[in-house]
Amino acid sequence: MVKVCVIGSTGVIGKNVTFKLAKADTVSEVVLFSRPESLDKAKGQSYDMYDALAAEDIDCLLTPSCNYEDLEGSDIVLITAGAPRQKGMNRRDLAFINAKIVSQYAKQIAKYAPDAVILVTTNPVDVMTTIAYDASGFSRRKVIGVGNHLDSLRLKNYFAKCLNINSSEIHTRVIGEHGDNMVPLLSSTTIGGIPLKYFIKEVELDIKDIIKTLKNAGNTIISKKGATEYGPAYAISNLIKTIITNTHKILTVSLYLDGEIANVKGVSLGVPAVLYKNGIAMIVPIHMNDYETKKFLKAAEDIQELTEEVRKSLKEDN
Ligand SMILES: NC(=O)c1ccc[n+]([C@@H]2O[C@H](COP(=O)([O-])OP(=O)(O)OC[C@H]3O[C@@H](n4cnc5c(N)ncnc54)[C@H](O)[C@@H]3O)[C@@H](O)[C@H]2O)c1
Repeated sequence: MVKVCVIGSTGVIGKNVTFKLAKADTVSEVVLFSRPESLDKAKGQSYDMYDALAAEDIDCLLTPSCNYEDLEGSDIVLITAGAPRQKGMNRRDLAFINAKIVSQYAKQIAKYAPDAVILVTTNPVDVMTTIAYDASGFSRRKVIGVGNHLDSLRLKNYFAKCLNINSSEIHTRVIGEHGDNMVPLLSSTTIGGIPLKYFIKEVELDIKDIIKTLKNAGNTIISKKGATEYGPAYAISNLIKTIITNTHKILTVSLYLDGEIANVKGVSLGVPAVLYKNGIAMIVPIHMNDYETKKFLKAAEDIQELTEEVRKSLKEDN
């Protein structure tokens, strides 16, 4: 049976993922890892969840903890701890603050759970994936960022709603940056097995509107309810389930590239990958059209620049 540790378990994403995992019959223990000042809240979450689990006759061990030794034996460690954006702060500011948090945890994971797969959701997630990769010293195949999988689910929803077709018929993905430079891979989108470019001859789709809606999806939710919650939590759980069950599904995840896609190297970006019990089994080669390649290279350039600045600031701090 599987042990998963959620770092940042008292946050919106952390608590939702924890509860979803606790209900999965493949998971035997979830560590609700928190900072010492949040330990009481983590305990409260666990008591509340135990009540719900009892109602469904589910036995899963929930371990609230701020002790790194409780990371031992974890198969997967999710880092979802991060400082919230304050007024006047931009994404770059957040990158420098969150890099310290992610780097500190990744070092402890390497020490206490050297066999674990690390999943990162803390934003900006593509930069944080590289920071976790650097700090853990793990193989890049074991350090995975979750961002574009959520964007891909949103794109799937968009097509399903627009065309009034069951979402299971939509095969599409968003790659690149989990942010402004995301690249919807429309050239390889299929609906019911039919390539989109043939499908939309019958149905008019506004591609510009698709991209705009997708880019604003997170902010639209935040502006209405304060935080994104179920979408990210279920996207993350999807990924964790794929890893645990060793099902070799192709999901879009951020990982440190070494020239596999568009010759991009030395930066983490979202790309399609086959996931298995030890992380990334294979990076899936893809063909992009000129527009998609240009956008992907722009994402690489921007994220690499920010990543290098963040790496430099971490070195200066040490
Ligand atoms: N990649 C994605 O798809 C995606 C989606 C949603 C949110 N996110 C990101 O995930 C992260 C968590 O989001 P959330 O909505 O759960 O936020 P939240 O503010 O609800 O929770 C943040 C968690 O981090 C902890 N934390 C805060 N500062 C810390 C510090 N200095 N050291 C250690 N822990 C600290 C908090 O105690 C809390 O448990 C954010 O960075 C957010 O931007 C990513």
